[in-house]
Amino acid sequence: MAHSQPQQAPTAPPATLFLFGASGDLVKRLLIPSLYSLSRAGLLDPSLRIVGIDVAPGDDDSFRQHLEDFLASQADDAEAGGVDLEQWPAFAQRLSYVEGDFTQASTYRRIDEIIQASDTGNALFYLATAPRFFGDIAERLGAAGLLDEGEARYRRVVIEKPFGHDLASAQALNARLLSVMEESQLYRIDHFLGKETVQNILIARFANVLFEPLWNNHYIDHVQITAAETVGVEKRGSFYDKNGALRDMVPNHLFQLMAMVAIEPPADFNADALRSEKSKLLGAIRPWSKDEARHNSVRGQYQAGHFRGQPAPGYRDEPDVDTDSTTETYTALKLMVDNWRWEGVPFYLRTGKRMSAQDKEIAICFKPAPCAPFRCSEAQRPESNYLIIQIQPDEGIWLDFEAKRPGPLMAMETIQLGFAYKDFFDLPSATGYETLIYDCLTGDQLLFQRADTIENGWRAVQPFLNAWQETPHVDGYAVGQDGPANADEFIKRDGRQWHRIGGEQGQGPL
Ligand SMILES: NC(=O)C1=CN([C@@H]2O[C@H](COP(=O)(O)OP(=O)(O)OC[C@H]3O[C@@H](n4cnc5c(N)ncnc54)[C@H](OP(=O)(O)O)[C@@H]3O)[C@@H](O)[C@H]2O)C=CC1
Ligand SMILES: O=C1O[C@H](COP(=O)(O)O)[C@@H](O)[C@H](O)[C@H]1O
Repeated sequence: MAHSQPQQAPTAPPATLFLFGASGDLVKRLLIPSLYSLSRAGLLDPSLRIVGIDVAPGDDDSFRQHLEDFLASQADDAEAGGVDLEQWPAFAQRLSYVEGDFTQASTYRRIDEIIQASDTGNALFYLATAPRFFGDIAERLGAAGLLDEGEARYRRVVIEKPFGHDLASAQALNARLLSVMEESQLYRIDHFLGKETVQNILIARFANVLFEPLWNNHYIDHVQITAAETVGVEKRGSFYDKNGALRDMVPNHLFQLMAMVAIEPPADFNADALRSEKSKLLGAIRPWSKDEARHNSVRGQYQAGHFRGQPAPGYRDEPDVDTDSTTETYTALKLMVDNWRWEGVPFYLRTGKRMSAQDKEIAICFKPAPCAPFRCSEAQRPESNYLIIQIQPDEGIWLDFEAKRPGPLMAMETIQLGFAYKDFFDLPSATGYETLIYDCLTGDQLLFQRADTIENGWRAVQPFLNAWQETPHVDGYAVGQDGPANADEFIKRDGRQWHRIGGEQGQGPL
């Protein structure tokens, strides 16, 4: 089958990229590998400079060495990205280091000097720092005049997640940031939006005429959005224990998936048009009362058990986690969207750590076909068609489809029609950060969150936070199980069931 070759993206314009928090985990594990990959692909201007800023003692050489050592340790690990270091020496010339405190004026004077000495006035400030610094750093950049844009120069700020920990804190952070810069200068990262398979939802929905006529409450019974992980909290116990699965995954990643799947067609694929549709969608999520939120949610926490034959600790045994913690590591929610398209169609969202398999998917469950032509018994009733948008792994799109089983009887069987990425494209083993950093450098905000989207997301989540604060009950599930037992009861009471986790797609009859 013929496929068009990808168009070559243009090289991003020259700039100085300042990485605040340069000695941290995000920079070494995700940002530098992505920048290295962009550089190798010829997507960074040769004069682009990357300046790390951190309190950790160091200089240009030690910074370069620390990053090289880390990448070398990953070099043979295909799962970790398996990096080829051949072009590292050239890339390393882009890197320099400023030992400085984010809370000291001297750091900002140094930044100013670096920009003044550079060939370009363009500067991108990437705040890879603990969230408590976001407002402070932005204000200090503003006060030092470093956010003043000009005809021929941009000044942009990238903010990592988490963006607030509830509605009030997200509103306060937006207000602080927008007091020193314009929305057009602000890039709020959600790395799920950098994933090819997430962006593909827009193409699948809006570049194919066959889905749109069915994409509404006349034909869709309900939607399930799942992000199941096999990993636990790893080294992030201290962060995670204060946040939990809901804050960590729902108002950001899962709501972005929900928005991609449920928005109205935007008038244009520009940032404003798309982000307005997303904001409208998230703003239409029905605000539950506290009692409704309690009724429409499940909270679980993993307990010691076995994972693939090996003993595995429970959440409360993890480092930096309170031994009496009631933080959820699993949550399932039911949401309703109050607009014409989705009236009466529940959206079930679930996410959890230490589950049976890694599986990020959106399952659109269509209403069953009428039974009449088949004069069918319950046993012969056509199954509901599921459309599965598989984000990771087995990336692709599958449709469960009823087919006649050969033979004298009018018997049917569910088979799958499918598109597997691997059959058509080389899907880069990218984290999402490559695309997003490139977009920051080229000034494309399409895949970044806007203030109103963020606040509408928190507004929908706030009733669950309020309800759970009042009743901080959490149900246990053993490591390797797909949530607590009442997660199944939760969806069964609506006459529905969860789509299987970890089922391989495109493997013939189900
Ligand atoms: N790590 C990850 O996988 C992901 C992280 N994120 C987000 O990215 C951000 C960064 O995360 P991560 O890299 O893990 O965090 P780290 O804590 O590993 O990195 C932050 C760095 O900033 C340094 N620092 C702290 N205070 C100051 C200061 N006053 N002046 C200068 N430097 C300072 C820290 O030094 P010290 O260690 O001495 O405090 C540390 O080196 C967070 O917002 C996180 O939520 C988002 C997605 C994934
Ligand atoms: O932001 C986060 O995302 C990861 C999951 O991202 P993925 O790209 O590995 O799918 C999650 O494990 C982490 O807890 C959360 O903070």
